[in-house]
Amino acid sequence: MANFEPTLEYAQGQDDIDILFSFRERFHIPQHEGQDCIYLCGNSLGLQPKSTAYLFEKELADWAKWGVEGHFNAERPWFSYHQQFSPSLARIVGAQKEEVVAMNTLTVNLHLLLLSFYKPSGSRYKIIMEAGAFPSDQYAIETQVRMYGHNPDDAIIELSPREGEHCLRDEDILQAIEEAGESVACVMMGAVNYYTGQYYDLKSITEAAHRIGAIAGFDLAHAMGNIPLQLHDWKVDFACWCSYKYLNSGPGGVGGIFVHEKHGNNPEVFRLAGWWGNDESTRFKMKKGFIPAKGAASWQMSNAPVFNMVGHRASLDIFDKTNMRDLRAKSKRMTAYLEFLLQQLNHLSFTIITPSEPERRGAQLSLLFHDKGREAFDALTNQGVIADWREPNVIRVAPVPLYNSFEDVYRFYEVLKTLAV
Ligand SMILES: Cc1ncc(COP(=O)(O)O)c(C=O)c1O
Ligand SMILES: Nc1ccccc1C(=O)C[C@H](N)C(=O)O
Repeated sequence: MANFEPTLEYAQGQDDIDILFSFRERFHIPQHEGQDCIYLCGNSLGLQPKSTAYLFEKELADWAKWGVEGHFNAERPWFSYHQQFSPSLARIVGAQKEEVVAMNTLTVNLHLLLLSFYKPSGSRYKIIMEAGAFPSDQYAIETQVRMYGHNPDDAIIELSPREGEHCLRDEDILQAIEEAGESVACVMMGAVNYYTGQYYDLKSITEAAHRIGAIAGFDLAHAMGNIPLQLHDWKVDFACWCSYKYLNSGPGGVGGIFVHEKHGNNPEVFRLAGWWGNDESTRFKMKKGFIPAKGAASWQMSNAPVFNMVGHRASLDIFDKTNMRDLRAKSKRMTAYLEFLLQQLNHLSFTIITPSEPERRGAQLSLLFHDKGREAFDALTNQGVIADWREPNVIRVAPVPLYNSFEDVYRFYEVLKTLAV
């Protein structure tokens, strides 16, 4: 896009040829002074599908109509409510249906999976993770290693970028795994780092972990619905995610897990049990002795929180009408367009710390401000731009292919261009 003068016409032309453009209509866009906000925050909380309210009303009506009989007689019976999500989730993460289940929320799921897959024993007790992971992941891992009597300073190997760099190099990740070797029980990384927006190479990290005899697990919070994955083929051992970012399922919406079939169908793999993880055919026999259901579903404990899953249904219905390949193709073009526009600005003091290679990032760009970052963020907010601020000095901006337009990206650039801070 060199020697290209940014214009609104160009952005609108890109929207005209965008095969996904009509999906925008399916979402509520927050308003600012009577106009659509420039919403670039779908990496934190996705927008509400317009169908969500209708689906809620239907569920309430079924409860009113059926009472307890709704477990089996509701239009989407509550007894099996969780099962309807698996085909869509499996497509999004590249898994078999039985390898995924919608349940709980992210940090809870991370703990449950670590209980199954972080099994320190003898001199193999360490966990490798990226430095600067989202705090909840850091706390989870810190307390997991403490639970087994280890000191986090010793048991957690944090991977940091090289001096003067913001992101990890692939080769450094692989080398660190190899060097730590047999001391490592588990490699547990984000898939996309929440702060830098860097997307790690899950396949090669998984292979490296397996070469040293360790388990590989990932937190997909910022990758889910953002980047196409192939968890089954990459032989990832486990993963978990939340659904309120790119999956638009609403604040605190139900999360989910992936457990590779080689573990999911292995009764030797320990899992904390509850009745909903028990085989369906004996769940109501009221007998002693947990019999795990097939696959990831056996990690469930409680019956499905139906009202916290309605937004998930509304959103996955939309994902079912498209596919990750088309979403990713648009996403790459939009993020590259955003990057190009940002490079035209020289009155603001920031560096884009997200990798510039399209394969190493998703929809998000992180702007690290050297000066007046918070002022810039507040000024953006006052002009109807919704992005987010992450301490100490980053503004994250995420053009989401499902509902953002090239015009949104252009208008964001226009606001930034005239920003006086
Ligand atoms: C990478 C990452 N981990 C964990 C969380 C926390 O998720 P939850 O509140 O669902 O446990 C978030 C925020 O949603 C996140 O981005
Ligand atoms: N649930 C929230 C409630 C309040 C404020 C932020 C969140 C987020 O989810 C933040 C997100 N995990 C992030 O990547 O920063």
